[in-house]
Amino acid sequence: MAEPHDHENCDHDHDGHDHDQGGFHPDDYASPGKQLRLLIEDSTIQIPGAPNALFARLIQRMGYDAVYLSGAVFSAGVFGLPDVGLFTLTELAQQTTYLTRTMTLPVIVDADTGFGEAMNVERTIVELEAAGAAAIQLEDQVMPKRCGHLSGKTLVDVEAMCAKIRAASGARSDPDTVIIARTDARGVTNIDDAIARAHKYLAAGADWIFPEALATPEEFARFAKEIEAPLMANMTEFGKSPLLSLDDLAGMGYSAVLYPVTLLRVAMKAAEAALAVLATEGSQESLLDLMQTREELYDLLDYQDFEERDRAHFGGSGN
Ligand SMILES: C[C@](O)(C(=O)O)[C@H](CC(=O)O)C(=O)O
Repeated sequence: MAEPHDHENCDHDHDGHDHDQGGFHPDDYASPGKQLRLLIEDSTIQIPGAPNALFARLIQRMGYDAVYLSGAVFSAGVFGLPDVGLFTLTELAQQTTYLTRTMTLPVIVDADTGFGEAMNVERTIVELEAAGAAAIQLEDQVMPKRCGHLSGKTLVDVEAMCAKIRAASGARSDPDTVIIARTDARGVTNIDDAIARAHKYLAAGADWIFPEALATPEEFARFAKEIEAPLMANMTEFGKSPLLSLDDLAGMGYSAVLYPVTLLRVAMKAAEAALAVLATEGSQESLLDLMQTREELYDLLDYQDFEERDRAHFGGSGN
C-alpha cells in the first residue's frame, strides 16, 4: 500500500491522468483491467471492500490500490439482506457504476455465481465491464449460494463452472479485464479438490484464482505452491480462515489480499456505540472527537471543486 494520498497531488481527470503531466496521451491509457494487472506486477495489493461510493473515495484517499465490491457488503449494506444471491445484475452494475464514477482505482466486482448459467454469464460480463469493472469474480456454488465461510454450501460440477469461465473470458470486450474464479471446494470437499478445480478453471480461461475458506496457514502456502497464477486471499473476519498478515501472504506468493467486510463491520460497531451514547446522554457532544468533521467530509467529496466550477462556468455565486 502507498502512503495516504496527499490530496493536492491527487488531481486526476476523468481518465485517471494527472493534470500536471501535460494532458492526455493516447499511449498513457490503461483500461481498468490493465491497471489492475500492472499493480500486481509490483507488489501484493490490499483490497478493502467499499460499502458505498464515499468509502471508495476514502480507500483511494488513504492510498490503497484497488477497491472490492463485496456481494456480502452490498447485500447487507444496501438492501439489509443476507449474502445468498438476492440482488440483481442491474443493481450490481448500478453499484459498480457508482464506485467507478467517483474515483479512479480499479474495482473488483463480486458477481457471485454469475446470475445464471454460462449464457447469463456472458451478459453479466458485458454489463459489469460496461460499468467499469476491472475484474469480475465468479464462484463455483449452486444457487442459493452461501457466504464462503458458512457450512452447507454445494458446488456446481467442474464442467459447469468451466463453461461459465469460458463464457466470461469470451464475453470481455477488453482482453485485460480480469476474470477471477473462486472455488469454494475447500469448505465442501477438500483442499485437493480445490487445487484440482483451480487447475481446470485456469485451463478454461480464468486469470486469477480465489481459493475460498482455506483453513490453515499451511493450506494457504500449499495452494500458492501448487497454483501458478495470480492468487487472491480472503482475509474476512470471523470466518474459517486464519487472519494472515500481508507480509505472510506476500511471502507465500499471493498477489492480492481482500478485506471485504472490514469497513462495514467497523462502521456498524461505531454506529451502534454512537446510538447508545445518543440515547443515554441525550446529546452527541461526547462523540464529536470520533466523527469525521464537516470539513473533512467536504474535502473527501471535493466539494470546493464543484463550487469553483459553478462560480467559474455556470454563474453560481458559491458560499
Ligand atoms: C468475499 C465474500 O463473498 C463477499 O461477499 O465479500 C464473502 C465475505 C464474507 O461474508 O465474509 C465470503 O463469502 O467470503
